[in-house]
Formats: sequence, structure tokens, C-alpha cells
Amino acid sequence: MGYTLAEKIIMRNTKRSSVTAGELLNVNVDKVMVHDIFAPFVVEKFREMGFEKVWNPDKIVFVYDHLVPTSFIEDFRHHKIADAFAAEQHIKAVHRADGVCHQLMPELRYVVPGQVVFGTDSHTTTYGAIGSFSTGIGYTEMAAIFGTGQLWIKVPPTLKFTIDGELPNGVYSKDIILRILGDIGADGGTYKALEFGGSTIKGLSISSRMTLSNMAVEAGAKVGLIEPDEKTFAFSGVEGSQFQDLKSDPDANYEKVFHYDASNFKPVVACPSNVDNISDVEALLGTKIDQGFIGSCTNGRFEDLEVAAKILKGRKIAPFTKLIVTPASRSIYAEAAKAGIIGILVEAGAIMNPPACGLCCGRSGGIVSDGERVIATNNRNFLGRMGSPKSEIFLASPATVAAAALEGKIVDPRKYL
Ligand SMILES: CC(C)[C@H](C(=O)O)[C@@H](O)C(=O)O
Ligand code: SF4
Repeated sequence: MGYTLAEKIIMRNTKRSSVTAGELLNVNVDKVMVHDIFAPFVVEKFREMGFEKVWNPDKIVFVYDHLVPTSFIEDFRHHKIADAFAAEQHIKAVHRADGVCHQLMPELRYVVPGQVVFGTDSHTTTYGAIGSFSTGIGYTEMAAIFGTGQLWIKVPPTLKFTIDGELPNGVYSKDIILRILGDIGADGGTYKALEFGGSTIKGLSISSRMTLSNMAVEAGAKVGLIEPDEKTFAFSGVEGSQFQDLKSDPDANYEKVFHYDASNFKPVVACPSNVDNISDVEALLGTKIDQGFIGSCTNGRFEDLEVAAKILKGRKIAPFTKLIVTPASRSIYAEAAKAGIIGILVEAGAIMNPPACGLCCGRSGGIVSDGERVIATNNRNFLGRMGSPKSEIFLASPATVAAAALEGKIVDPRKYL
């Protein structure tokens, strides 16, 4: 019998020759990420559990991103506690203003293929895009890992998504994952592994793959995995020959297999206020919007800013419309500035936010008021996510958001591409 990619990574980690979906086992944790919101709680629990020394300071990464720059007087307390703990425990990887955690972890190669990684954030699933079994956990579990280097997991069953063919112009990985979420529902992947494969996925950049894995958790999934290939190895700076086991077997035991023909995909939008409330963009044409948001760990990468600039170049966003742009990391910001992309966006009327979480979780930089309607590239459109619970959020690709900001209403981005 063959194995799924999730099972292969767990077998590699535990040095076992077989595992079965549903089985409980301990994994050896390769890397952990703790962001600023939860750092004080992890520290508190760590002490409460009676631990004195972390199991391995080199396997711990602290990222300050949700509270950067600080919006409230109390925010700094989180950074102070984390700084003191990092100094005490000799944790050297502390990122104080370098970007969103899920961008930094793969970008800075803290995570590489085949690893088992946990983070105190639900979108830790993002690193599945480079073939890492990575998922979000709570701060008590994280404190236990800090002390022991281990965590128990249940081997998840896998839903396989095979997508073949060429994506039409103006259609992106964001449209793929939104369509899948619409098809399986926001609870359709609960505690399962989603595995994305097929020629379309092979053709995607690592950035686009990250969008898929990032949103796997919006279906409740434990992980969102993509088989590592030459692109992954180059991105992660590793020798591919060491990872040949990270392939799912043709006779693997999948709970269900879904087949998609990429040429049928269209630009889609998740309507308020659930990620699985999916509509073709064509059905929403003319819907007035007050604000666009391009950014987050879902779609704040170079290619996302690039496509927005392509649409906005030499044009101005609609009167009375705001466009907020948040690059996912400092290096993406710098690269986009060098390429002239930031200049184009600013000329068009965009407001640039620092590379952090900010507006994505409704903490700073463009909080919306009663009655405002936002179209955004992030991953959640729950009530009140970006401010007032009386506002509305639509989720879409960067191209769809840029085109909407240009016209002040939802339009088909394909006319600009
Ligand atoms: C603050 C944090 C717990 C949260 C998460 O886990 O996802 C945030 O990053 C989000 O996107 O809603
Ligand atoms: S960018 Fe948004 S989704 Fe990503 S970690 Fe930050 S708050 Fe969460």
C-alpha cells in the first residue's frame, strides 16, 4: 500500500516504515514560530509547566508582526516579554519588523521541505507549499514543545486535489483556492490534509503555491501540502536528492480525490461573510466598494504587487476609494521598490502600509467603518475582521482587487490584463 505526502513526511520525521490515518503519535519538532500576540502566553505557560530551559533555542523563531508597528499602548508589553525571554534562552532568531511570520519562515529558510513545523497561528499551513508538515497550535501546546521538542498529532486523512491544464489569463491561485473552498465548504477539510497536485500546480510559482496552502486552513485543514520539486529546492536552497521520499504514491489511500480542469477556472470572489460564499466575479459586476486591500500572508508577495502595478500603471484609483497595500515582508517591499512597482502604486493613489499584519486582522492601517465595503486579498472575511461588524468584506485575487479599486466597483480584472 502507498502513502500520501502527509504520511510520507510523518514517516520521515518519526523514522517509521508505516503510518495510518487516524493514528496518534509523537513527532520531533523541527522548527517553531511564535508571533508577538502569543509570545507572553507561551512564556507564562512554559514557566507554569516548570520548564527552565527551552529544548533547542536554534529551532525557535520569534516574529513580531501582528503588533507592528504598535497600535495601542499595551502592545509593547508583548515585545518586551518576548525580547527578555529570547535573551534569557539564547533564542537568536527574533524578527522585530521584517514582515509577516508566514512569509518570513520560508523566505528566510527557517523552514525547508520535509520538516514538521508548528506555529502559534492558524496560517502556519502556508509552509505546506514547500512540502513541510506545518500547522497552527495553541500557546499551551507551544509551551510544551519549548520544554520537550515533541508534540503528539493524529495522522490526518488526505483529500487530494488534482488540477491539470493551463490557467486562463487573469485567473490565479487565489481563484483556485477560493473555488475549492466554495466546493468543499469552510468545514470540508476539518483535521484533514489537503494535497494539491497536477500540472497546473507544477506550473505555479512558489509564491502562488503559498496562497493555496495558506488558505487550506480556511477549510479547517490540518495541513495544505504540495510535493516539493525543482522550484521548491531552488527556493529553499536545498539539494533535491535528499528529498526523493517526499512524493505521494499513486496507490496512496486518499479519502477523496477531486479533479479540476484549470481551463475552466474563472476569477471568483468570496462574498461576505464566509470564505466559502463563492461567486463568479461576473455575477458581482458593479458592486460598489469603498476600499481595496492588497497584502497579507495570502497575497502580499512580489508577484501580487506586480500584477496590481500592471493594472494601475498610469491610472488613478476611483475618487472616494481607498487602496491599502501591505507587502508581506521587508525584502518584498524593497524588491518592489527597486522594480518601480511601489512608485506605480503610490502614483495611482495607493496608501502603503508597513510589511506586517496590520489591516488584515483589523488592528491598524485602514480600519473600516459602519457600512463600508472592502475587497481584499487576504484570507478571512468574517464579520468585523477589518473593523466594524457592520462593514462587508469580499475576498479576491490581487488583480481583481486592483481592478476594483480603479473603478470603485467590482469589475472583471481580465479586461485590464
Ligand atoms: C492572531 C492569530 C491568532 C490569528 C490566526 O491564528 O490566524 C491571525 O493571524 C489571523 O489571521 O486571524
Ligand atoms: S497577515 Fe493576516 S492572516 Fe497572515 S498572520 Fe497576519 S493577521 Fe494572520
